[in-house]
Parts: sequence; C-alpha cells; structure tokens
Amino acid sequence: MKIKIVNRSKNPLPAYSTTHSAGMDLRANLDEPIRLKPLERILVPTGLFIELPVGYEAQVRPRSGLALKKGITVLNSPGTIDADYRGEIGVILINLSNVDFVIEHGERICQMVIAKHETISWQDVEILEETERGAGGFGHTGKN
Ligand SMILES: O=c1ccn([C@H]2C[C@H](O)[C@@H](COP(=O)(O)OP(=O)(O)OP(=O)(O)O)O2)c(=O)[nH]1
Repeated sequence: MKIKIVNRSKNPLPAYSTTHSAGMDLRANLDEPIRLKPLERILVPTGLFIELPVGYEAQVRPRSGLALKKGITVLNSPGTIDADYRGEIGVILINLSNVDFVIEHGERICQMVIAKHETISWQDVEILEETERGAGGFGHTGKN
C-alpha cells in the first residue's frame, strides 16, 4: 500500500525492503549534533510527516545495535504515531549507558513499523467469562 509522506529533512526517505523487513530505520534531522549525557532524554526530530489510513498506526522502536552497544533506546517504546497525526515524527531517545552519546545528523536512531490495529467499541458488562487462569498473573505460576 502507498502511504503519503512529507520529507522536510535533509535525509533520504526511510528505506524499506518489502521482502524482508518489518521496520524501516529513521534518521535524525539535525542542524548540529546533540550530546546526550547518561540518563538524559531528548526529542529528536526526523523531518518526516506521514498520513496513515484509519485503522493503521506507526510504532517507533529502538534499534537493537544502538541498545546493545551504546545503551541508547526509545524511552516510550513503542511510540505511537496515530492515523490523524499530522505533525513531525519525533523520537524520544534516552541514554541508559554511563557515558555521553553524540547523535549526529543523518544517524539511524530508531526503526518504525506500520501496523494495523482493530477498531473496537466497548461492550459494558458486569461479569467476564471464567477461565483456568482467572485473575492469576504477574508470575503467579512460579519460576519454573
Ligand atoms: O514517539 C512518539 C510518540 C508520539 N508522537 C506523536 C504522534 C502521536 O500521534 C502524537 C501523540 O502521541 P501520544 O498519544 O503518545 O501522546 P500523548 O502524550 O498521549 O499526547 P496527546 O495528548 O497529544 O495525544 O505524538 C511522535 O511523534 N513520536
């Protein structure tokens, strides 16, 4: 399917392989590099604006390499881009390492997945159907 995108960045459009990727990397659109101190977070602009069809969302997620090697992750992962949002896609990065991290212009900072979601309405009831699990959760079955 085709999705409208406005690219006001100095970067190319996000590259996407329809055959073998779910995610496409997004790049930072910066006038100058940003230095992120340990535990500091920042909203990184992408210069990208998209128009999703109703029933779709875009999810902004970390890149595993940045997370593993540099401790950089998307704080609100997965960030949700709503179908009716017309603003710039921003990426909230946090530095979970103990050294500074410098974000350069054009650097691939996260990945974005376009996903379908259900459109629902609530059926307001008093009782839910019983199950074997019931209200058990949060590790109630133990460790092994
Ligand atoms: O990582 C993100 C998360 C959100 N957004 C944009 C698109 C999204 O549609 C909008 C609102 O996001 P969300 O619903 O998560 O924010 P909120 O804190 O609930 O604010 P709002 O009151 O604006 O909905 O902000 C981004 O650009 N990047």
